[in-house]
Formats: sequence, structure tokens, C-alpha cells
Amino acid sequence: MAQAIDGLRHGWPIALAKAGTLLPIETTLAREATADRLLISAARAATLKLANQLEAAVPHSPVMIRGAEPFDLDLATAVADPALDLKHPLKGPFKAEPIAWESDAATALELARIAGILPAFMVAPDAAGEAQSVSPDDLSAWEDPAALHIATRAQLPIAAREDSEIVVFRKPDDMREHCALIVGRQSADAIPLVRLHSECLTGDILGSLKCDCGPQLDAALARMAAEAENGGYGVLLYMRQEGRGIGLVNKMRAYRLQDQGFDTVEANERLGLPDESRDFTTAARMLRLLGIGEVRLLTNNTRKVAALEEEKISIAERVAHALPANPFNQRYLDTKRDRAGHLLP
Ligand SMILES: Nc1nc2c(ncn2[C@@H]2O[C@H](COP(=O)(O)OP(=O)(O)OP(=O)(O)O)[C@@H](O)[C@H]2O)c(=O)[nH]1
Ligand SMILES: [Zn+2]
Repeated sequence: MAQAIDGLRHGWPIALAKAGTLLPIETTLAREATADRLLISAARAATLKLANQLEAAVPHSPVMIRGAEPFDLDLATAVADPALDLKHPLKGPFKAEPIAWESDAATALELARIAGILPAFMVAPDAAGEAQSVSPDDLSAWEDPAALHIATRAQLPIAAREDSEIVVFRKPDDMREHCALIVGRQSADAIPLVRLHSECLTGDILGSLKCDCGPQLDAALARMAAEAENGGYGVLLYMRQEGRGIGLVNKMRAYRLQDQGFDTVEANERLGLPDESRDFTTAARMLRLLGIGEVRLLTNNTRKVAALEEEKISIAERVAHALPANPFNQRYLDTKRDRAGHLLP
């Protein structure tokens, strides 16, 4: 799995038992490759008016398309990348074809998401180079949070609270290192105030006004420090799942689409990516490894509450975590409330 993910970022093909060789259109090094068929997502196919309604109902499910002529890389790229839609109207005609290897196809699209590239492949291209074999079972094994363990921990005085500690987690096959920040002294007598915070480079580090992540992070640490002041403690789980799991490059592609008028959910759909692809079972595993089974969860997102409960973490209380809007994130917050079920004013 690790090699397949890495390979896709490098532009190397993958091979699945029934699907055969699949070449990642965005990154491929085989610039001369051509193929009769492409594998894309239903949402992308719907944008190109190629998916039937049933397929389009699950936006990131796989769809295979065939053109009148074989696809070269220019044409395949125009199909794959919605950024080119305005300046590169597609030639066509293309038609959707049934896929006899649905689970391989879904695995390939999921691998593209994990690698942070566009979910689009040439199917059985004529020239591809050596492919990395991978299977749906490899993906399930890779996703299993049981392999996550504590790699190390250290005292980390932070501005909000000096007696804080950082715990860093690792999984053998995964380069992403999640961490937990324990604010104040952990004790069995208190139910901690816990925040699951997903990485947002633009909001957390650069002070982006397009989302609420930066202010939420600061406010969470301040609230945890106040807990610690009163004998309790807080735990911030910093999850390396940028852009709700689509990665920084694809999140910025989504931002470009948002500038064209699409909301945050529609933008992900146009890219052929799920609007929510985070894995909250990993967060539950981190809490367990810290010896925490009950939490007061700081969130507006009911999916986080449900996901932790599903993993048998008790939620003693959901603590609302809404922060003032600004002109740049108002629409994003409205969309979270109206389309993603967040409990926001
Ligand atoms: N794909 C995508 N991701 C975004 C966008 N804006 C912010 N994000 C990501 O959304 C995630 C927000 O994570 P959280 O604040 O932990 O969670 P939440 O679902 O907003 O729920 P709360 O706990 O109520 O804050 C981060 O990974 C951001 O990078 C966007 O427009 N598109
Ligand atoms: Zn953000």
C-alpha cells in the first residue's frame, strides 16, 4: 500500500487483479500513453453529462468512459481536471460503460484520494511502465487503526498552558504522524475536554479567513487551559487529514472552484472527491491508547460525535464550538450548517 500511494504521487501506475493496469492521469510520467477507456468518479462523469442518475447518486463511485478515439494525455487531463472546464470544452463523444471490477475501481479512486491526486486513471494504457500491485484487501488492512501506536511523548509547554505534553503516533505503512496535545495533567478523576482537529495548513498556520479552523484551534486550546486551571484537563487530537482527507493540493483545487461560485461540497464533488473522507476511527484509537474512554467533545459536527460513539468512546457532553464568522467564511459556515449537518447558528 505505502508503495502504491507513493507510486501514484510519483506518477507510476498501479495494478489490480481484475482491473489490470491503471495509470494516474495527473501525475503520470508516461507522457505518450494512450488508452481506450478512463476511470473517473461518478460526480466528474455527471459534470461531463456521462453518468446516469443512479451512478451520480454516489458522487465518488467509479465510472468508466470510452471515447470515439483513444484518449491521449491531453484529452485525458481535460476529462480529469475540472479547472480546465472553462478554457478547454471537451470534444467527445464519450460514453459510460459498465465496470466488471467495481471493487478494484473503488479502491483505485480511494488510493488517488489518499495520494492527494485527481481521482482519474487511464485503464490498461498501451505504454505505462512497471505497475505496483495492490488489492482492496491491502486498502482495508492499511485503514485498520489497530496498527497505530504511540511513537514517543514529551513535555511541550505551550503559550496557552505550560504544563502540556505532546504524544506522537505512528503507523508503519503511513507517513502521516497524528499527535495529541494533553493540556494540563491527565487524571482519572476528570472527564477531559477533547477536540478532534483536522489539519488545515491555510487556517491553522497562515491565518486564512476562508474557514474557521485557526480561531477554532486557538479557542480550543484556551478552553482547555481554563479546564486545567480548574483541575481538569484537555486533549487536542491533531489529525493529519488536511482538507477533510483530500490533501492540500486538492483542497486548493476546491478553493479555485469555490472562486467560480461552487460551494465547498459542490467543489469537492466536481473534483470527484468525497466532501468528507476523514477517518475518525483513528481518533478513537488515539484516545484508547491514551487510556481515555469518556470525553466531553468540543465540536459542532454531529458526525464526529456519532463516529466516536460507534467506536465505544462515551460522549459525556457535546460542547458547542462556534466562532464568529467573517465575510470570507460566511458561505462556508452556512454550507457546513445546511449541507453537512453541523450545528451552527
Ligand atoms: N475539502 C475542503 N476542506 C476544507 C475546506 N475548508 C476547510 N477544510 C478542511 O476541513 C477540516 C475542518 O476540520 P475540523 O474543524 O476538525 O472539523 P469540522 O468538520 O469543521 O467540525 P467542528 O468540530 O465542528 O469544527 C480541515 O481539515 C480543513 O482543512 C474546504 O473548503 N474544502
Ligand atoms: Zn480550515
